[in-house]
Amino acid sequence: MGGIEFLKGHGTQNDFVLLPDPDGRLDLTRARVAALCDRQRGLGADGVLRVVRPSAVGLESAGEWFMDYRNADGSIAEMCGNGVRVFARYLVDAGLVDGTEFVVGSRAGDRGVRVHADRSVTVHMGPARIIGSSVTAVSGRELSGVAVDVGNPHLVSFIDSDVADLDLRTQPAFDSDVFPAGVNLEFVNTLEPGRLRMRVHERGVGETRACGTGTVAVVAAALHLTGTDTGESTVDIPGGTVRVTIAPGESTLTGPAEIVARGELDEAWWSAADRS
Ligand SMILES: N[C@@H](CCC[C@H](N)C(=O)O)C(=O)O
Repeated sequence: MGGIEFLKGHGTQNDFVLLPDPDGRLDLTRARVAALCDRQRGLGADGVLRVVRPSAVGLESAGEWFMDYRNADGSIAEMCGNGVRVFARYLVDAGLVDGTEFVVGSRAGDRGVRVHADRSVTVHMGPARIIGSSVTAVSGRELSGVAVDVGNPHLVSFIDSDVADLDLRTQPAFDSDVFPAGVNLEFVNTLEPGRLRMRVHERGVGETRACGTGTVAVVAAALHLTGTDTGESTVDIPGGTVRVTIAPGESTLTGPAEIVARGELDEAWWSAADRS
């Protein structure tokens, strides 16, 4: 029997293992996802994107393909903004969709995507809803933040000192009464009007070099703090730069998406990974 097909890709260095599984045959357990994402004993990635038909896994979408996203620790998350760009890039490259504009299903709802000739991808990310405020603590400092729902939860803290100086090697504290299912934490410098710099500590992963939903959250929060709900901004993250637009009930994210490699997982490794 042959191995299990995989691809490796990234969007602004937020990296993923893609598992083409149209008929939902893979037993994608938490242990297997964590093993795949482990940078020593697996392929290494921030998350897994299973490419599956929604009907095969009993999920609703008007799209032909569903992005079944898992964090590196094996937990399921609703949405991944960098992942959906890489997912769309793969569907186009593999000839699994007609044209370059289509809908991708996610647990946060359907997302319209457009794959551009320069290989960047624009995603309609849905509403970025300001849901309140909360606090976090990092590098010995307590910081207040704006809570934003982009299908998944975010807390955005603007700081005056350079975000590069924060220690994000361990989980920053957050209020689990406000975020019972955990939260993605963004730390932001305003460089100039329309240009932000961000670092992120992702739920279920740790610090990553980019978070697409996080960049949408920070632009929505920045606009909210200046008393508006409409605008756009560039966001610099350690892994590159993306462009975000925000309007009432809608947001877009544009950035690069790359497929780096493809191959086959060893069947024996896959079986054993469920017991690791
Ligand atoms: N990297 C992603 C977000 C992935 C999910 C997140 N860690 C969560 O648990 O909500 C992105 O690009 O949006």
